[in-house]
Amino acid sequence: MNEITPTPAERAEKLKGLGSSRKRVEDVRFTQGKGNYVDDIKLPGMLFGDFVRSPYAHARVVSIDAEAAKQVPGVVAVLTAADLAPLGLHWMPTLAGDKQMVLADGKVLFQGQEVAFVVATDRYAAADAVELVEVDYEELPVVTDPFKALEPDAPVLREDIADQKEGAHGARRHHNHIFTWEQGDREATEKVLAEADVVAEEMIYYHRTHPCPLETCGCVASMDKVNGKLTVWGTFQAPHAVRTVASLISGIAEHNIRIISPDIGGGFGNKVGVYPGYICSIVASIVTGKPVKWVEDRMENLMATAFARDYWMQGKIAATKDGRITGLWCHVTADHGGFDACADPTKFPAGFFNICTGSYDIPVAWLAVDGVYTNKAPGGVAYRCSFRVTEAAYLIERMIEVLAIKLGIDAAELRRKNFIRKDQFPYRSALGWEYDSGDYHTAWDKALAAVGYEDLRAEQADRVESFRRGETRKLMGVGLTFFTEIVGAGPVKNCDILGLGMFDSCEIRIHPTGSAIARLGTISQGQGHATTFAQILASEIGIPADNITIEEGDTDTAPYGLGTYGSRSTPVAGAATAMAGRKIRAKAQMIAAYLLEVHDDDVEWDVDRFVVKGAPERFKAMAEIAFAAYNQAIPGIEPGLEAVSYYDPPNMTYPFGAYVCVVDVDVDTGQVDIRRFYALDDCGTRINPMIIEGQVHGGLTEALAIAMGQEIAYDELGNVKTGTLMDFFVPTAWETPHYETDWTTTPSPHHPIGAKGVGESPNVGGVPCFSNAVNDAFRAFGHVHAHMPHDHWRVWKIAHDLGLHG
Ligand code: PCD
Ligand SMILES: [Cu+]
Repeated sequence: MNEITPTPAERAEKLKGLGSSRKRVEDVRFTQGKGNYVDDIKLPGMLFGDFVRSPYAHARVVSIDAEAAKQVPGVVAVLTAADLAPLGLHWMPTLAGDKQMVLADGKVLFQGQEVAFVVATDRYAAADAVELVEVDYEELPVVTDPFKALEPDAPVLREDIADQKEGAHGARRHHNHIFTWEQGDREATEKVLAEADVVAEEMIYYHRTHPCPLETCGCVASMDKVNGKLTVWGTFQAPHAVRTVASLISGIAEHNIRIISPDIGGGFGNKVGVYPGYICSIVASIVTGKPVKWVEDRMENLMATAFARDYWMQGKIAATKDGRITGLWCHVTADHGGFDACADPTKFPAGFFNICTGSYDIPVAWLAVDGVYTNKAPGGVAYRCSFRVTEAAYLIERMIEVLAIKLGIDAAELRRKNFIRKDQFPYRSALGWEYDSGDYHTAWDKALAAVGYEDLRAEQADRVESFRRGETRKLMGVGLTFFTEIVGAGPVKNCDILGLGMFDSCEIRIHPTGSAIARLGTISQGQGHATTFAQILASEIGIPADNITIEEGDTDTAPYGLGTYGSRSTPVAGAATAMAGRKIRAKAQMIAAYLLEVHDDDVEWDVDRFVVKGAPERFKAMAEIAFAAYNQAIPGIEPGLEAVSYYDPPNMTYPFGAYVCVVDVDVDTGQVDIRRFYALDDCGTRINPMIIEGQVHGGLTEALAIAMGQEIAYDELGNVKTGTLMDFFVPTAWETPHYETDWTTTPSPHHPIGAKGVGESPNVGGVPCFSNAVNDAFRAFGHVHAHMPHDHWRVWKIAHDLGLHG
């Protein structure tokens, strides 16, 4: 038989499908300054909104006088809670089942809280008027410490619910208590702890930080009173959910609301929540009949929109003398700020924190999380980790190190000894998850071999000796981390947001000439969906990725979906894309069989065509099939070639990774030099290796930021001490080390193409890895654990407290 040319491999290559490091199609517009962000949207007659914000963290609002502000030329309106109250919009529901003030209703609960909204013909007039709004505050005692917030005589923060005994997640036992979330078997775990050979215990604090995307949050609301249509362009990570929520709280019918997320300059979880700025802009547009733009500045973004972390985690881990882990106990005090506005699936008030048994086969565990109100900003977003997973990974990966010290066992060996084995998957964890697939031992051995682990330890020991001899002032730390992520929320049966099941969707239209458009319920904020989702389709339907447009973010055109966060796009919308592609292929098969005059079952798929079985020279390529779909009357088959899939994943996906970081720490200055960072990620089937590498670089850099200095810090009066980029650490190329990336591939057994998410992994694994490295540098001197962020001062302090400064 003659060789068919081009060969299947050559044809596959042309498609730029799965596994191709296809260049990002969106970069053509971004690198030429042709992106279209919220602030690029300029409508005729557009007004601008700006907030009066509270300088106090806790105060009564006695009166607001806006007369002088209204006199500023260009000022159109000044909204206060009193104006919103008749509409029932002075408070709004939060994603966590709580409610939050849109504008201060009698009091303020955190510094930077929205008090009044000034609307003017330009930003400058609005800002000038903001200065002239006179608010009379009466200061109240401030609580920024969640432990103090729970003391019996602590000030009542939420007077609106002070007497409410039931919260959204069960009983409340104190006026500042929000919920207690308990998982696992307390009795059995405490029994194991009581009888264990060894128990390691530590309080691990994961400090408050903030996603701080390059572009802050903003929107343009435009009410067209003639058609009754409201259009809102905004930096939304979940445009459809925003539309539904907007409809429910405004009473405008959902078909009359159009939400558009244009290009987004980074989200990182910051743009999942619903903020007062959106509500105020919508109300202002309805009131004035003009479009209203609101874009927050950097300080507003850092002070008032969703923070991340702020978890005090008390851990106890039990083991046998030879290092077999027998149980994990954990209690978390979670500081949620003034309102519980955490972005988590409804049934998970602490997100997926119960993944805290990590990559280890721990027979029994118990976890309780107490949510607490304080005078800090509300929020509690993922920030590059699927719902509190980075906190969980940080806890277990620090506890493993603490246990290794206590047992006197090498931490790499301790991990290896306790990993869930390959043959145990699907693995049911003690706290209730079913891990889909993994091969931890292989990944770990590959990572340790790649960095020359034994040699690193030998070098470290030598360094300690030279330090003791006074020959050097630098110590060396080796940070290890093995993490398991949980991404892809995710089964509708247990994951929803405000009652909306967390499925996702893809709709495909193949055009007559064999090119296509696919629309998804997700929205890229920089991840490169336009590039990668076209690759999934290219492999499924044999149309080159370059001939497929991917569109997201316009609720008038995209199918309903729950959006992009929690690394769910690939696991959920990516699966929907593959499934919709398969529907296209099924119809294409019938068309091909008709054209080839054989039975449907007598043709088979071959890269970009259907061929007659056993006669590959007889085929119909996808382009030809597409044309036939629009030009021939095929008996029993409708014209056209379109498909839609709404995908409810059967389980989440569990990406994992092995990271190693080597640091040199200057004992006298606290300066930490990152000598080496090796990251092995396993995200199952890899769609675009180049994009994955970019995701890993970005996530590791955010991890570096968090571990080494980035923090939202408050003083005792509740003043935000890190409200500008002078104080809030965002690494530049200068601080960012070189990263070595690597991978193994363990496909997800339930995902149609075997892919797992990857965007968040580097943050989840990176933070404990940097932190472990810093802590490890001082291990030889009896040091066990120091809180992040490991900025120079805090590192210097570790050395100082150990007496290393002589
Ligand atoms: N296997 C695989 C996987 C994946 N991939 C790719 O990669 C990416 C990613 O993915 P994922 O993982 O699925 O994710 P998504 O969903 O898409 O996204 C999300 C994420 O993403 C990350 N990344 C990024 N990047 C950028 N540029 N920007 C941004 O913003 C961002 N963000 C961040 C975050 S934070 Mo959250 O929201 O916190 O929850 S979550 C998150 C895309 O493109 C995809 O396709 C591939 O290729 N392969
Ligand atoms: Cu998270």
